[in-house]
Amino acid sequence: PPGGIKVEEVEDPELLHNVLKNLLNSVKNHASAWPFQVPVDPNEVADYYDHIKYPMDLKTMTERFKALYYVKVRLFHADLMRIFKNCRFYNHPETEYYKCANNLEKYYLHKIKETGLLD
Ligand SMILES: COc1cccc2onc(N)c12
Repeated sequence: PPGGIKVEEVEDPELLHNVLKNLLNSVKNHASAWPFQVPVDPNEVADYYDHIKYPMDLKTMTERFKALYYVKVRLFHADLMRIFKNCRFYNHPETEYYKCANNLEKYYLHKIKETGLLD
């Protein structure tokens, strides 16, 4: 911009990979992540997939990460927010699951803001 300083947008795939690895591990290790580690089991929750059309979980995110699917922060962010949205859609606010989603989301949003990567 005229007179302003142009800040080069850094496009470093290696840097993104390492930041997302750290972020994903931090989220997976959080005390409130336990309901989200693997896909919801339809044998445990019979009607879950009648209501949730775009399921997501941290194991699936780990597989996507290893497959180098997360080439943009917004792809990673969208999958993680999907986990929270699904949980708050299916469960009532007073449930342990709903509270875990809010706790984990609060932690994640603080962490990702620290990285400055959320465009
Ligand atoms: C074990 O996780 C669950 C069990 C039952 C309902 C659920 O909604 N969202 C979840 N993560 C969930």
